[in-house]
Amino acid sequence: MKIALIGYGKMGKAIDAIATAKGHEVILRIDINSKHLLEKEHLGQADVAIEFTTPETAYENVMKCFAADVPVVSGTTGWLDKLPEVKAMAEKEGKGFLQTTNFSIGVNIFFEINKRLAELMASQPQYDVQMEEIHHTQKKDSPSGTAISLAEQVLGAVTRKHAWVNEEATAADQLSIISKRIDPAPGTHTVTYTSAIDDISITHTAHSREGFAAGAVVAAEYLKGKKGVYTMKDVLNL
Ligand SMILES: NC(=O)C1=CN([C@@H]2O[C@H](COP(=O)(O)OP(=O)(O)OC[C@H]3O[C@@H](n4cnc5c(N)ncnc54)[C@H](OP(=O)(O)O)[C@@H]3O)[C@@H](O)[C@H]2O)C=CC1
Ligand SMILES: O=C(O)C1=N[C@H](C(=O)O)C[C@H](O)C1
Repeated sequence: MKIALIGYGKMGKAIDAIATAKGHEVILRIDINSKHLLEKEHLGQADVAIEFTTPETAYENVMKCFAADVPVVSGTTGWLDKLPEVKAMAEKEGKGFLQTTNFSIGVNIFFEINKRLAELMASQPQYDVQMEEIHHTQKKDSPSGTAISLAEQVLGAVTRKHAWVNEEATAADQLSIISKRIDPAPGTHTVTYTSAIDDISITHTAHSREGFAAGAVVAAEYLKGKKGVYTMKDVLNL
């Protein structure tokens, strides 16, 4: 499979190593200085693009992939506001698009556990719930995309919470997400339910970026030749 890497930072490099080891050909490594490669003439040679850049640039890069008719695996976080528009366009115009805030298999299993725990806690008002995420100090967005995905699952089931806040909660209906930036943390997420009687915590701790990168390559293998919008649930059959 011919892969175009858009963004060649920590994730781009980790994906390059895994894709190459699996026998894929990385034909483009596009960073901020080689944006001219985002035109159809170059990008159009790839079977699939994998985009890990910045919250400010992700939308434009995905649009370039759509224009070049190249399916795109999207990993950049912090641009959630534009996602509904992008997904609608992909469905309408038959472009391949697979986005998730976290490509690791472990976190995708963790999402399923979090959803089930939230469903069980929906009818247990004696439990309060809060979240914590820990990442390296170079991370640009806060809270992490994964934390927002986890929070949306909690809010979808635990209706006594109405919105997440990225600070200590000041009202009972707020779901607090505390963000900590500590090097070299690749990504740790904890959801904790507390009551006067006991606490229940679930934590996912990434030991490196390998899980994110390997998941992105598996997602790209899945997306090759496809049109429309997909998720990691499709890829992993969850
Ligand atoms: N979904 C998931 O599983 C995961 C998502 N992420 C997310 O992926 C994103 C990238 O993370 P990470 O690799 O650690 O970040 P880095 O800062 O290490 O890398 C981002 C790279 O994108 C480059 N870049 C910036 N603008 C453009 C542009 N317009 N076109 C092409 N390249 C550009 C930067 O170049 P320069 O350095 O020159 O500015 C940099 O090399 C973040 O949003 C992060 O949250 C991270 C891990 C897992
Ligand atoms: O920026 C990172 O590093 C990570 N970003 C993603 C996020 O925002 O959830 C995924 C992972 O936690 C690493």
